[in-house]
Amino acid sequence: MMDLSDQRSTVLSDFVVVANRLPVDLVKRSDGTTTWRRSPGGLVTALEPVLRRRNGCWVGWPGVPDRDVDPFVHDGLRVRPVRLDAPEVEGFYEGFSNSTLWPLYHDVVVKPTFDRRWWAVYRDVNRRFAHAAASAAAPGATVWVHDYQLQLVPQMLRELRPDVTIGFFLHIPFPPVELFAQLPWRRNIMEGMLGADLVGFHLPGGAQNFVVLARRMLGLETAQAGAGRGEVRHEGRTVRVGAFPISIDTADMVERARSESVRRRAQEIRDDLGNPDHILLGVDRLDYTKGIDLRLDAVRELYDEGRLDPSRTVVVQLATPSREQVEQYALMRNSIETQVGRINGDHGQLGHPTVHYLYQPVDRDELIALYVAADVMLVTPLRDGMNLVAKEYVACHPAHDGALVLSEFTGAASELRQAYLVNPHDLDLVKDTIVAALEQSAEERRTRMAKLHTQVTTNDVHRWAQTFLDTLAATSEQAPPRGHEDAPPAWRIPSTAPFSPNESRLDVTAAGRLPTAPPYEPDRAPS
Ligand SMILES: O=P(O)(O)OC[C@H]1O[C@H](O[C@H]2O[C@H](CO)[C@@H](O)[C@H](O)[C@H]2O)[C@H](O)[C@@H](O)[C@@H]1O
Ligand SMILES: Cc1cn([C@@H]2O[C@H](COP(=O)(O)OP(=O)(O)O)[C@@H](O)[C@H]2O)c(=O)[nH]c1=O
Repeated sequence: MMDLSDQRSTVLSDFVVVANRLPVDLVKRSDGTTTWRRSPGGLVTALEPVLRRRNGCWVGWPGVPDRDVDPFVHDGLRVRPVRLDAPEVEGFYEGFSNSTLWPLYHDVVVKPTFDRRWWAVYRDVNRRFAHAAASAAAPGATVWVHDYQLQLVPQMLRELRPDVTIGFFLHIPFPPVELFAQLPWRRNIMEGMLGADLVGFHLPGGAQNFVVLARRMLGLETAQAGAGRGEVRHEGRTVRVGAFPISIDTADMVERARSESVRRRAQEIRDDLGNPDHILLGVDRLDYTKGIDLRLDAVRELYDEGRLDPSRTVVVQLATPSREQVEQYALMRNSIETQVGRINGDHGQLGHPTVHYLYQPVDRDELIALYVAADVMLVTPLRDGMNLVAKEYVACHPAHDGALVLSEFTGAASELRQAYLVNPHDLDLVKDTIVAALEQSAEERRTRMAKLHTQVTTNDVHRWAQTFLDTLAATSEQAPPRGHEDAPPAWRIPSTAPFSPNESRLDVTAAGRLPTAPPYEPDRAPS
């Protein structure tokens, strides 16, 4: 148990968010001075408005190695930086987090590397985050730990501060048993997460995979109700498990999308692009999970076959630089840029490329103007925890125009059922779906977008946070979560059988399922 008496000089918070990334990165300007810039990715997009409302403190890494930065307030947010040295960035961030866990949890779309040195660094860095969180939390505080980079923090924090209530939320898919079982440190990771009072996932499938692993691999007593809700008994405590699909600050997006300045900018963008009939848009971190290459293959074939006219239909692809030191990301960048060059070489004209490609971060208002300008949004990941871009596009079309082509393998597909859903591996289907989205009738467009818009308006990020935090507060009282008092566990099984990853599958995986009616959802938990 940590002694808080030496923390008198720092402000202690009742609500602490712990995530690998701070909401802002420290970046170097060309003149050698430094400034803070919004960090990439959906985790920051989602958590920033949540923390702002709750006046909490954010513990995280400032995005550069070897920098000691004192706690500070950035644009009204209290921030507590955690230092990482260069070898730690390599072993913890680029290594174990993004070359082991990231590919393993995303259906092994590239081969994960299992390196014992990286694991040791991951453990050390998690301990540092746990100490930073313990130092920031007031007595009895709520500490919300986020994502795959920090899966050991809940257990480590509980040892330091048994008085705090700990929530953990995973922003990426949680894999099925037979994939997770590859991880040499699988028990440590499970035990790390079980240090929390509530473990949350985007989808019921992830929650169910976790409960199944706790029972089958750790031999713990577990219980499970519908919709991914469950419980695990661990070290005399009950750890609750649930699905909480994340979302966006919809009202803020709608307001910005309706603003005069954004609408003017959207028109300028259309003019700059040569006033085409149709703009297709892709917005992603440049990541091999996002399926940028697949969608470029689809549009190339559509241009080649004459099904899209390059003088009337253009593509805009934004790709934010991401994890550039990791080899697979560098390879993916090369291959995407080759594809873009080839399409433009074959179909562009002087001063009029067919694919407009930017490899740079784009700020919020410019991005919203692009969403407003786009006729069809292309979201084609091979696997994605949620994909907030899909929800943002919908929010930016409050008049119910536009169309969303959306991979079934995103978390968002579970909610955005009226999108044009596609299996991104099926190139012919992706091509036909893009054409269908372009040719839809005005009535169909309105019907689909109206339903999608209602979905993202009703289920915004504030509701997500409130639901998670209400459930967490209820767990600390050891009572059933609010609203679920009438839902006793459907079953309760203590497991004694030895763990075998090849046991018949109770879990959900992306591979090998046939479509069923009602519409197929790779992520739906089996009943
Ligand atoms: O911090 P980086 O390495 O630059 O990566 C950016 C973030 O990427 C991932 O985002 C995930 O969270 C989103 C919000 O829940 C979700 O919509 C998306 O599907 C996920 O990929 C990662 O999980 C974050 O930790 C990173 O900060
Ligand atoms: C390309 C680009 C994106 N953004 C913002 O980043 C997030 C992306 O979130 P998502 O859940 O779709 O995926 P990851 O977390 O990256 O895996 C979204 O909020 C975008 O608006 C941005 O601000 N600027 C950009 O250039």
